[in-house]
Amino acid sequence: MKNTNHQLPLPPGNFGLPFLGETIAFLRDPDFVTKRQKKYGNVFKTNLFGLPTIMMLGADANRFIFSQENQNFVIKWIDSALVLLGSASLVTQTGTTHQKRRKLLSQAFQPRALASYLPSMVEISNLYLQRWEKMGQLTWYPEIRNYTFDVACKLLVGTDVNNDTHFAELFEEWCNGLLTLPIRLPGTKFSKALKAREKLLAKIEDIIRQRQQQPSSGQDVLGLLLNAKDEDGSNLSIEELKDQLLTLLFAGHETLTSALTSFCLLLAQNPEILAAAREEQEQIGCEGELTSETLQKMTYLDQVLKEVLRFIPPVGGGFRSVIQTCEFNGYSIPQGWSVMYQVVTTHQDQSIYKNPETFDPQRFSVDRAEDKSKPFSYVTFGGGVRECLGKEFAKLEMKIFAALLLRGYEWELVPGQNLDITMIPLAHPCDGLKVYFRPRVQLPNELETSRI
Ligand code: HEM
Repeated sequence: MKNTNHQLPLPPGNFGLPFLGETIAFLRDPDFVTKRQKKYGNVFKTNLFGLPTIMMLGADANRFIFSQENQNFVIKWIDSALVLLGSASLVTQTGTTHQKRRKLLSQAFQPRALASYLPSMVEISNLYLQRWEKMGQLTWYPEIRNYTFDVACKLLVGTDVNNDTHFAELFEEWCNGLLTLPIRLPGTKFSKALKAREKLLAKIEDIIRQRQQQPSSGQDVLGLLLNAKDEDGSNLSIEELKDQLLTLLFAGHETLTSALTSFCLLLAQNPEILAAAREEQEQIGCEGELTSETLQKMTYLDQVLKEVLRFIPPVGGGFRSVIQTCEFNGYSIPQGWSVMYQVVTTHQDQSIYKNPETFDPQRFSVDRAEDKSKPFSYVTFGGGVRECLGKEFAKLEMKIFAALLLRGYEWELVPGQNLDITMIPLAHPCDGLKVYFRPRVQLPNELETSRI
């Protein structure tokens, strides 16, 4: 049957400058999408990273994109990220290869595996909290990045990187190349990132080979993946394992760094919510051990964390390539173009969230459950077959960090800093969140409550 979608009009919008399109405005202007949404509506065209792109905003658009994966759309990475992530990474794999690999990797994120990660998460969180207590004043974003990187290294590849600043530096260099033009000239961010990738892969290979000599050591993702077999009974090759681990290390800490920094910022700005979250910890018992059971009781903290991730989603959206011309809202979505779904605008939709610009964890209470009014209204972790693989790992780490912080510490924003949120590379306050940090002084009446 003839595809009549070609005859439909293209969405409104502007392609911007030749070659560059609107890429610079997209990267620099935090209101890029909302300005165009006001002008053109929920579907508009632009040109980003050298490709004609259609922005598709809102829950209906999310549903359309996520449910058409591999039919009308396929994952799209800009050229620099594609090369730096590697062709054997889950995030660049497509179709049945992606399906099979995802099934295999998901073994490391099952509830039993997650429960075994809990003690290390608690231990590393406590180490960092004590370190920050000694510092007294700190810029939290880079510190939280060290923390999440330590947790990722320990639980993904079984390595303690506490003293290995070189590994962390290489990682940063590699990350800096992800959103750049892929120019392989000496001194460019991309060339530096490529070199860093080679060194990181060599280091990861060393770790894998050591572990192959002593396969039973350690309860971590690498241990599980070395034993995991796909449907044909084959293990992952070393080459593939290296790309997969590099991806997990990246996905597993940059996003969490953003999420935890936002938690610290939003609770400092909303003292009544901080007090309510602390009250819940008091009732559960601040001295008690953190176990899967105690964590389950923290239902208000669940709401707070969910609201943090709605209010400042770490990932702004995702790109897909159009592999077959299709129709959305009466517009043609042409083959060969890119589309992008948007997390931030979805989470600011007034028809779903009451006063979306207000930080209000109660919107996720059982009674209100605002996100349940329409499917794909809450897309912090994406959706469909490419939904975040590490979602439960992320939620667990956030909850442990938040509970320990609430129980034992106080923090206050240093005046005069820029708290505006920049989305590059992922959402975080411009000045990195400077705070005064100290152990919590419990008031006598609080001590009484915690004893009950
Ligand atoms: C708050 C923390 C996190 C957020 C907000 C987040 C967000 C996302 C989003 C939005 C996607 C989908 C991207 C798309 O549609 O193109 C995604 C995919 C993914 N995430 Fe996460 N993520 C988080 C933490 C983690 C962690 C801790 C890990 C691993 C340890 C992880 C591993 C992955 C992987 C492997 C994918 C690709 C899945 C696939 O393509 O099948 N993420 N994440």
